[in-house]
Amino acid sequence: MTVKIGLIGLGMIGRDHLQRFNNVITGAQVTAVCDINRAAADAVAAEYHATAFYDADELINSDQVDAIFICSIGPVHKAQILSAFKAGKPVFCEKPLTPTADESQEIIAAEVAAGKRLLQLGFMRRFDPGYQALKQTIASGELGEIMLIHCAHRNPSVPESYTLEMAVNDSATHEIDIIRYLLNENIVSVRVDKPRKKTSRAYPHLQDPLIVIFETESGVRIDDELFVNCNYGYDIRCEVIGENAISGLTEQALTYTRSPNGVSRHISQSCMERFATAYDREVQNFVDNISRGSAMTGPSSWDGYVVALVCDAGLASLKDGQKHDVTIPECPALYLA
Ligand SMILES: NC(=O)C1=CN([C@@H]2O[C@H](COP(=O)(O)OP(=O)(O)OC[C@H]3O[C@@H](n4cnc5c(N)ncnc54)[C@H](O)[C@@H]3O)[C@@H](O)[C@H]2O)C=CC1
Ligand SMILES: O=C1[C@@H](O)[C@H](O)[C@@H](O)[C@H](O)[C@H]1O
Repeated sequence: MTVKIGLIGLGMIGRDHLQRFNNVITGAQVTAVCDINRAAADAVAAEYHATAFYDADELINSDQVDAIFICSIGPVHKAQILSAFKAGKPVFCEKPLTPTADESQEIIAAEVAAGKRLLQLGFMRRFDPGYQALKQTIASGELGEIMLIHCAHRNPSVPESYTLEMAVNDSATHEIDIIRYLLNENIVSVRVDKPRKKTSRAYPHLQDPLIVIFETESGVRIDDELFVNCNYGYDIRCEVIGENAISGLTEQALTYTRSPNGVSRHISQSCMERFATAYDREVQNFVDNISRGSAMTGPSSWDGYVVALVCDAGLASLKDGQKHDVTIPECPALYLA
């Protein structure tokens, strides 16, 4: 069976996933694409031999598609997800589930009422071989009690449309999710520190870099450097400090070069390059579950909701510089399986 995919949102990540469906993924074909930018929809549809839609609801309800793949912007995710649920079609949605936690609640309620998971969320780092190995190392007990985690989320640059808040609810979302994944526990507090020095490379409306401090239920303290105009590359770092040993992500390059200038290694320049394998694996996972008629697996709506709760607290801290507690409601049984 070939799963017929309707892909909504033909911007940066939407186009990256399109080439992935075309070149890497087996068992699926993008049969319809949608964007409110009609010229973009028409051009991409022609290139990929798909049908162009300009309205997400029309694509979702079209009999040309079996599953919905949402790569539009966060503020419109909720309406598109609920529409896909209503049409009875499985959904992949890029992060964030919704920009605020309140909006996510309706999605949780709809899925719980359906009695089964209908959505996989695009927290692709859970499919990254490095993070998966780090999780295994932590679970093995070799590190002993985990005390600290040092993270860095460095992007070479961001567009002018990137707001100060996005450092928290667009970029740090990935660390918030991966910390829960690595440690199997929730974050209970957040504090955002604005260092006095900021890079001249950032647009004036940004404070860059920022440091976010998280604490988990068991007291693990995590510092996350968010430096989104670091210039030199797309560099994601994570070092876990245990009482017996320390473990972290390695450099990602598979080769090095020795020259009269010394030893050098390539540094990724974008998330699409750094996490290519993770994106391939998350999308194949989505398609395979549909092909097999299995329940959705991978990051869930609940994971998206919990991340949004932490982001809400982070945004409050961004305003007042204080530590904000995060209260996470009891997880519905549906998401415990
Ligand atoms: N997992 C990851 O590492 C990444 C995830 N993302 C997420 O993917 C989403 C899209 O990000 P980008 O591609 O960077 O944004 P983008 O701005 O490049 O593209 C968004 C596209 O959605 C379209 N769009 C907006 N409203 C729409 C609507 N109502 N119906 C149909 N199309 C609509 C826009 O016209 C645009 O073409 C965001 O939620 C972002 O956070 C983005 C980059 C990496
Ligand atoms: O999700 C992503 C973007 O939306 C975000 O803007 C970047 O900071 C992240 O590194 C990227 O993975």
